[in-house]
Amino acid sequence: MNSRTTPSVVQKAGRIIVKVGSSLVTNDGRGLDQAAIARWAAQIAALRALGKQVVLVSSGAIAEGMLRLGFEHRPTDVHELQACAAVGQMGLAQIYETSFRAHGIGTAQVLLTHADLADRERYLNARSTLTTLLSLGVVPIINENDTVVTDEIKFGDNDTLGALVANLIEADVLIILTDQRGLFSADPRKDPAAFLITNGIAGDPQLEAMAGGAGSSLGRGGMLTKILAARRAAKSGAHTVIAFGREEGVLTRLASGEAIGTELQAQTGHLTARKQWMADHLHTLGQVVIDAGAVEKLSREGKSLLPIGVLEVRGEFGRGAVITCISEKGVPIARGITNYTSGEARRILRKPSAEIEAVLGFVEGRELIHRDNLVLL
Ligand SMILES: Nc1ncnc2c1ncn2[C@@H]1O[C@H](COP(=O)(O)OP(=O)(O)O)[C@@H](O)[C@H]1O
Ligand SMILES: N[C@@H](CCC(=O)OP(=O)(O)O)C(=O)O
Repeated sequence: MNSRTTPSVVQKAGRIIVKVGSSLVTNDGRGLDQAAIARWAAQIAALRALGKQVVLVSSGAIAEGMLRLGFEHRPTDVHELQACAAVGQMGLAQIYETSFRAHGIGTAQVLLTHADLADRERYLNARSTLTTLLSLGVVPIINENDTVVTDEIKFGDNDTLGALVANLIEADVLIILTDQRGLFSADPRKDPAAFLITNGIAGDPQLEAMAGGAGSSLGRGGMLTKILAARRAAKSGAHTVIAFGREEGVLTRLASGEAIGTELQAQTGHLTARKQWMADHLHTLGQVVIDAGAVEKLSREGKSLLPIGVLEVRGEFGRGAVITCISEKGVPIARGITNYTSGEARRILRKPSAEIEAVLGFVEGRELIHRDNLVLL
């Protein structure tokens, strides 16, 4: 497992999630590490100049809030923790905005909870907002919305949050920057003989056995949540790299193909992962009956399904639901993720896409189902 066999996944990536842990961001709890943050901002600016889109998931709100409020130890009271997070988050937002501004790049604060990603409508909204921010050239800075969450509904650690964001926007790579050079064969703080694992397969149970808990009282997750995050990220086809955040030029060097830290490869590509997910939906909530022309476009030409080819909408479904496309004779043709609810689809069926806005007052896409979200049966 110790030699890298594939070219760098970061080099090839178009969309990257960078996650930075609390101990890195707050200089081991001594306060926001302005110099380190400025270095990451400069490197992310360089990645952007290479045409890559970057989302930053940053921890450190609680650690910074503790410092600002004078707590010497991490409070156990949940409301005190939430107060720390609220205070510390101001510091994070301020320092990221200033650091990226130095490179002419705008930032956006996005605070997410588990409920936001569990609810289909909010999930889609979060996805659209993030992709819009990226297309506007902004770097979204994401953290958990600690002030409103309780234990049962927490992500709890930002490694998991980073993976879910990778799934949400189908990132190519999740880079987890931490206070170790990567995954070691055992916790290097406890075992001096531990050696660095340079590459592996995301989801390999052997990796989980090597990873222990958090090394300091600042971090929540430890190495295990990073390994589990890699497994989760791989579900949507994202690879994971775990590396030391203070390594000079870590992000730009990774982007130039250098082997740094631990690279955990996803076994499935984006499209395969999404199609597998759709294929797993045996019971779809709705069906659309499509005309012979649409059957031809989908099955022979690999095109998207446009509203004009839809004859009838059956069942009730929301935006983002997986629905089945059937022919007039009732033969299942394809399954895919709909851009419109059943009610909206009924209003736009048989209409040219140019009329969607006039009918609905908005456009979610010119297709009812985009070809990337369609799997033939
Ligand atoms: N097998 C391992 N390899 C590397 N680090 C490990 C391993 N097992 C446990 N750890 C611990 O995980 C810590 C990193 O996790 P954590 O403290 O949560 O950092 P972060 O704040 O970056 O998320 C390391 O400092 C290390 O002590
Ligand atoms: N939302 C919390 C993050 C907690 C957390 O996951 O920390 P870490 O293990 O350092 O990434 C905060 O900003 O303090």
